[in-house]
Amino acid sequence: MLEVRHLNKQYSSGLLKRQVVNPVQDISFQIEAGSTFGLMGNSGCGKTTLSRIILRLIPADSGQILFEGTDITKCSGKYLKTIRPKMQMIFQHPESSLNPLMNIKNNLLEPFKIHKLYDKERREEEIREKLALVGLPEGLLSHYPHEISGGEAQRVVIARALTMDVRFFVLDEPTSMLDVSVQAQIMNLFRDLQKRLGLTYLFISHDLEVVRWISTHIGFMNGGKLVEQGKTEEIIENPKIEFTKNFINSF
Ligand SMILES: Nc1ncnc2c1ncn2[C@@H]1O[C@H](COP(=O)(O)OP(=O)(O)OP(=O)(O)O)[C@@H](O)[C@H]1O
Repeated sequence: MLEVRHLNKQYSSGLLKRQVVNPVQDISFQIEAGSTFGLMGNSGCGKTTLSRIILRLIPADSGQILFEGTDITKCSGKYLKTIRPKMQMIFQHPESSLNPLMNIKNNLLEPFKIHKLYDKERREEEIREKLALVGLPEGLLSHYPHEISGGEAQRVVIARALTMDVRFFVLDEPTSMLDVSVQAQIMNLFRDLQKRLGLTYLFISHDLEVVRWISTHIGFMNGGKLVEQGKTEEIIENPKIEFTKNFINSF
């Protein structure tokens, strides 16, 4: 589904003194269709930068991203327009992905309007079907984003992506702002949808237990480098390098 080869990204910043930061250094890994790659690492190690590069929200300095076999680092803007809707990032704050001035129904209808897809009946049928998939009642459609809970908002964002047939999700700490009980429900939803629809996830988190539960493969980042990766249980049971050992022991 996704293969990343030797990705690099460097920033230089600072007004008084130029400082160079390398949040992504020679990173390579693969995610098979229908599986989850859990990406772990301390704050500031480059996880978000890496995921934003993968989604082509920011350009890489060098390296390749193969999405379903196509190198999307090189493809034209026109082609990218056909690739982008197949990928979706889910953030910590789902409400930031919803338009606060529109009710939930109009938020869900928006992508159909943008992509000029389907007639009124088909759009409504799609919305009903996807709401049921994520476990939301139709009564929620008339509510505005500020009238629903964080867990419900996360379900709306997922339902909207599913109406566009997204199959690859970058989940960036998607449950860290939710109550523990709601967190478990949303994690179960991610796993259930993966089983039913064959979704592929890049799951970013600081929480080893959550990553262990959902990921088939796991990678540890430190200072912009992917320092260790492999099958989740193998790495957790038998980490090879000191950084990973310490990281795992800290839980
Ligand atoms: N646009 C930018 N310009 C300059 N430096 C940046 C920029 N974006 C990120 N950085 C730097 O790159 C490094 C990695 O940031 P990034 O947000 O990718 O880390 P992270 O692992 O996702 O952290 P967290 O877990 O806290 O979200 C940080 O030092 C950050 O300050």
